[in-house]
Amino acid sequence: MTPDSPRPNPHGGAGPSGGAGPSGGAGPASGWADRFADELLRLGVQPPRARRLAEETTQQAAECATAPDALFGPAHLYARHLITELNTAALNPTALNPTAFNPTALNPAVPKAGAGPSGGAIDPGDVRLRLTGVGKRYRRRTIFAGVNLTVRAGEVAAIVGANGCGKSTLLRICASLTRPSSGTVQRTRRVGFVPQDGGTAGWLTADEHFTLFGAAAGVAPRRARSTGEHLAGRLAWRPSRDQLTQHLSGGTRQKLNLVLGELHSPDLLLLDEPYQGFDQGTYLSFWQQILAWRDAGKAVVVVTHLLHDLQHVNQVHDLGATA
Ligand SMILES: Nc1ncnc2c1ncn2[C@@H]1O[C@H](COP(=O)(O)OP(=O)(O)OP(=O)(O)O)[C@@H](O)[C@H]1O
Repeated sequence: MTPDSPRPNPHGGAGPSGGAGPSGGAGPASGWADRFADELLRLGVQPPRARRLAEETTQQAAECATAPDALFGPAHLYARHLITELNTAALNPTALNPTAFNPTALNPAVPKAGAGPSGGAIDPGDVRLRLTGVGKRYRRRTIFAGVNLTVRAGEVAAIVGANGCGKSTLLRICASLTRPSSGTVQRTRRVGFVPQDGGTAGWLTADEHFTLFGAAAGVAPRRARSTGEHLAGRLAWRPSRDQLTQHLSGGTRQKLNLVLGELHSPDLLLLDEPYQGFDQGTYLSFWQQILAWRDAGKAVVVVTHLLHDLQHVNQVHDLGATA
């Protein structure tokens, strides 16, 4: 599913007739979504938009395999927080997108501080990411096991392997977005994560993304916009002020994703094949950018299928060869 396609209701069924409730199903997620939509309505958001925001939010939680209340907190408080933040950012309230305030959910450019459930934050020294004996199972199926990986400041690591061997899953574990079944994850606190696809909201402009992701990372709106525009320029892209993301080409949306991943100046960048749709020139700029990050002392982990990328990297982890 693309980020711009209508989001299916993760719980099935239509909303209660006449109300904003996005789900007709029972269960904690649908209850959260209904409470969230109700509070948005109470705060003056139009019913169709409230319904869509609630669907989007619960869908993002489902994609993170997390209950909405675990990801966003109590529904009514999150709705109020959203409205307050939007007013602070002086944005057009018709462009509301709740998940933009939770980068972990929309484009997890700022995953929660510290490490995954089984690890801890790394601070001193130059190690930015350390995986020790990390494994992942879905039910009885082992996807991978025994992954050891250390990435230091100024290094680029590539994760390679056949389709379905778990590269994206491993990257999500590095970002603390997926829980490992075994092993420990330690990483620096400032992490930028660029997903393979998704991660942007179709009804926001690029500038609005910069402002909202900046707000989530504590960057003032004007600075976030100028930083975003500067980073976009390095990918040969000049964002238009009023063009909605849903009207951008796939490659340009990926540029936006990359910019959002770097907006808060992370120490560790986790990139999941972020170049899909790039033309040749942009692809070369992308790799130049990775080398510039490396030379600036950042650590980079990139999932790739393209073996000629590997000439640029310091280490290659073949996930197909793990376990
Ligand atoms: N939430 C989930 N529940 C069950 N299985 C899952 C889940 N997420 C991923 N998988 C399975 O785990 C395996 C690894 O998926 P993943 O997307 O990490 O692979 P990948 O190496 O990145 O694939 P590709 O190269 O095609 O992008 C796949 O078989 C996938 O179906």
